[in-house]
Amino acid sequence: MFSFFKKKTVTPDVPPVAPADLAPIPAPAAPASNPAPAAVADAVPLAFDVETAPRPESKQSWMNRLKAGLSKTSANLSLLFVGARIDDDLYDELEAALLMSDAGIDATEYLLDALKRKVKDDKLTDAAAVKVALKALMVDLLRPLEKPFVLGRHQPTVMMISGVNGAGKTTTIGKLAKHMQAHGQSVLLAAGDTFRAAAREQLMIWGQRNNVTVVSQESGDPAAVSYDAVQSGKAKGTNVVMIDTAGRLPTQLHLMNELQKIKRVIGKGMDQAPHETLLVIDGNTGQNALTQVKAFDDALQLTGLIITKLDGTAKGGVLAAIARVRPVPVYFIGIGEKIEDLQPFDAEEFVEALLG
Ligand SMILES: Nc1nc2c(ncn2[C@@H]2O[C@H](COP(=O)(O)OP(=O)(O)OP(=O)(O)O)[C@@H](O)[C@H]2O)c(=O)[nH]1
Repeated sequence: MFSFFKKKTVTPDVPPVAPADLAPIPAPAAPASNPAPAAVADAVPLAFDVETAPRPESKQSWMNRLKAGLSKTSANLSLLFVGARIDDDLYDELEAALLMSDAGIDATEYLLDALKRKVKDDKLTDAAAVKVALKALMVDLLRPLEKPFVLGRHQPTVMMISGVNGAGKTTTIGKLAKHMQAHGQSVLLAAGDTFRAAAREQLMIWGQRNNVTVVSQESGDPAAVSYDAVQSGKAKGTNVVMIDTAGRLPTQLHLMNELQKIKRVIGKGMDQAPHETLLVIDGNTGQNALTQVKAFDDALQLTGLIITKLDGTAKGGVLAAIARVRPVPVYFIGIGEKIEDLQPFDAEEFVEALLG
């Protein structure tokens, strides 16, 4: 199987890979977009487990950039503990900082109560120790959101990508496609945004440049485009079919119904598909992101989230709100426009960047 994630969470079902295979991903010399089509029967063994986390740089470098990306969110939180006394003022300030980071009332109260208990039980008197305790509580809260993103269980793996306008769907699809290609996975994209000609064209041009087949229709039904893409992916033995959809607000009920239809029709094209039903959310939207997660999850039964634009936002605490209220796994977080700015979500790294 092909997993984008950490060795610790992946159960290898093939022999371990050589360290060289775990090296940072080099840009592929020739894009591996269209390797010879594999017969479906051959597809399962092609699966491989390898730490393919898209890390074209050292872990330290990623941590530095994650810290920089999350600096607006962390600014209020991490300074609280410097030389602080453990008293009600500290708890009040922590409460305000968590709320300002858009962690929401539920997660904020949960963290404060748990922290106060821990301070009392362990008789903590030192601010640094309290900060360490808070970090541990946050990691515990966020850890259920971690989930390895695995390919290779299906041929093709069909992914449906939804979200509000401008959340970063198309950009994220491009980044993911490149990571997958770099690992020899063939990718086919469906331009399911049939509303905006520009969006379709953007994807077509991107596909041409990157040797990725894009299934598109001049006009018409996004469900039909999605169905065609699945059929085409099956016929060509493509490893991954990614279906882009037009941006929409959860309050636009007819458009949410349309998404449900697209999902049903994809299922008619291939049993059990889509295998991944993803929501891309803009980290800048804070508590509104939670509303989006609930609405899209209710409509589509999401399998995962991708949270973009955590760089430059003070609202990164929204992950805590999601963990408390609607813990849909977070496959990736985005902290910029470059391909390496999209990385697997790791609760420990995230908390370290916030409070480290
Ligand atoms: N700073 C930053 N910008 C991002 C990130 N991810 C995406 N963007 C930018 O966000 C903008 C919108 O991205 P798109 O991929 O076009 O969003 P979309 O959801 O496909 O938009 P619609 O097709 O209008 O629904 C682009 O300018 C991207 O470069 C990120 O992690 N950080």
